[in-house]
Amino acid sequence: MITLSDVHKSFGDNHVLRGVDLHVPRGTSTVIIGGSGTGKSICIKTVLGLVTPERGTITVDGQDVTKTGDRDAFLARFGMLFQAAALFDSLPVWQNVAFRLMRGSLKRPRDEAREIAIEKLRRVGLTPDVADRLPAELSGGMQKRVGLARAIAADPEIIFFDEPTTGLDPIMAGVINDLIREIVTEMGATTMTITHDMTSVRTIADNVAMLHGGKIRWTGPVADIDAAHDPYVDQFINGRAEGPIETVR
Ligand SMILES: Nc1ncnc2c1ncn2[C@@H]1O[C@H](COP(=O)(O)OP(=O)(O)OP(=O)(O)O)[C@@H](O)[C@H]1O
Repeated sequence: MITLSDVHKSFGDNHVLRGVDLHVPRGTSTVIIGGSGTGKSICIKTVLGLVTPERGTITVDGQDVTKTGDRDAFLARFGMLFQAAALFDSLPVWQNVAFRLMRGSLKRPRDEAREIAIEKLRRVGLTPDVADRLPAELSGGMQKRVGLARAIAADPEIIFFDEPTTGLDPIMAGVINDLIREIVTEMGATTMTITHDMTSVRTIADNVAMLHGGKIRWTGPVADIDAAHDPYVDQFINGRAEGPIETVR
């Protein structure tokens, strides 16, 4: 469904992506791992058409993302959960969740948007009384749930999760990982997740792709990762300071 072929992207002389090939089949969950600054976020931005590669092609359902025509309709197919929940401080929780249902091509009547927001909040384990609170009144874990409710509000076909557990304690991270996996399975969505958290990888992924040196170093089913016999993958999943991946101390 999502295919990156020989994607190259540089910023000045920083050649970040050097020929990325990646295929994410419909209805599956791919997790991208790799060190800081290896270009994981850039990969996702190229799919959304927010970053244009110098070389290579990216297709969604066979359609070149740089030639989508109606950008609003194209972006309406995606949901995103950002690293910091990225909620609007001045808007009550329900309007954060319903943000995209209140404008653009997904616009619904206000009452309907609110109803959907409350249903999605319930899906992520939040009660309707949260709907009229402001994000600042919620804990970090609750804010993450609100971000998740927002990502699924418009029943997107494709969802991107950018470091969904960053900043959460291990128990709350586990809850969010389980919720993501459940929701993705029940929605049948196609997803790409960026994470450094191996618990997230093992909970969320069908397939894992490791980005290193501007290319996909290893990819395969999550069940194969421990037997990958790749020193880069091995170092990453075991969190070792020693190994082929250079670390800045
Ligand atoms: N708009 C930009 N202008 C210049 N350089 C950029 C820009 N966006 C990203 N980069 C550079 O591209 C590289 C990859 O960035 P990216 O955010 O994709 O990394 P990442 O793998 O997601 O890292 P992290 O795990 O730390 O979030 C970095 O070196 C970054 O500095």
